Amino acid sequence: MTITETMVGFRGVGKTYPKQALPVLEGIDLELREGEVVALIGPSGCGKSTLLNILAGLTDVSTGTVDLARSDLRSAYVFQNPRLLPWRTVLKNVEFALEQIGVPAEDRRRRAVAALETVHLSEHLDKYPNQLSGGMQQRAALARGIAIEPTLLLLDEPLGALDALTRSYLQEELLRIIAELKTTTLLVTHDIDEAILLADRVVVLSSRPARIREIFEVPFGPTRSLDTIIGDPRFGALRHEIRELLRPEVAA
Ligand SMILES: Nc1ncnc2c1ncn2[C@@H]1O[C@H](COP(=O)(O)OP(=O)(O)OP(=O)(O)O)[C@@H](O)[C@H]1O
Repeated sequence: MTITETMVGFRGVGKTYPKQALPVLEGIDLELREGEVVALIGPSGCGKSTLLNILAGLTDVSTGTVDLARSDLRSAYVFQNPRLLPWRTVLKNVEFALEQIGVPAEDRRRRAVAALETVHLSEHLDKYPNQLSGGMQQRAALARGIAIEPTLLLLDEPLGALDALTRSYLQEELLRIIAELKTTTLLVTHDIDEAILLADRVVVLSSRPARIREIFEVPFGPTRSLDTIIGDPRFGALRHEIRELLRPEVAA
């Protein structure tokens, strides 16, 4: 990886897993600008998580390069399932993440409490994961991610396992949190509305091997809310365009 001006630049990135004939990613050219939120949307199994895994350093590229603006890039990865340690309280789960990156003991509690405040879990610091609802566990997972003060937030369907109602409230929360943090964010979602609500740009991927079909700029500013954009004709038009672009890909 080399140093560039954009936060992250995928240049002609391809990925084929060992012993697999068909690539997962092909010719991915994508730049993430500092502070922007980019949503990836595409058919199931097309390679979205693989892109995030590459950024997280969990797997390497087969072709092309990934250029990083800074060498001290720190990514936080939030998954569809909260993956909390069941034998630790919510607070201790977040403190543990801070311990892992070498934050001194005296700072861990303060930073963990602040992150849990951001996700509105201050009342539940001493609860164990199994005492929390799915939505609250997911908030805790998010707090664990943001506590490390990442320069890059990787969200892999963070609301995907939640019921529709919890999900819609957490979408609003996520919108607020992302706006507060101003962290460069790459969000994988299967939900077109969620992508438009949360992202500055929506990247539509083809079926496997994933190629970029189109990148849409979302015309709503940082003070957007679900209520304000849902009645905006541009929202309906964008949703329709993305939906129609995805239709043959999903069928494939
Ligand atoms: N470590 C691995 N080894 C081999 N194949 C893998 C590995 N990880 C993923 N794959 C395969 O690569 C393809 C893309 O997987 P990936 O998880 O990146 O897709 P995705 O778009 O995130 O999927 P979904 O939408 O279902 O979450 C899948 O067919 C998957 O089986």
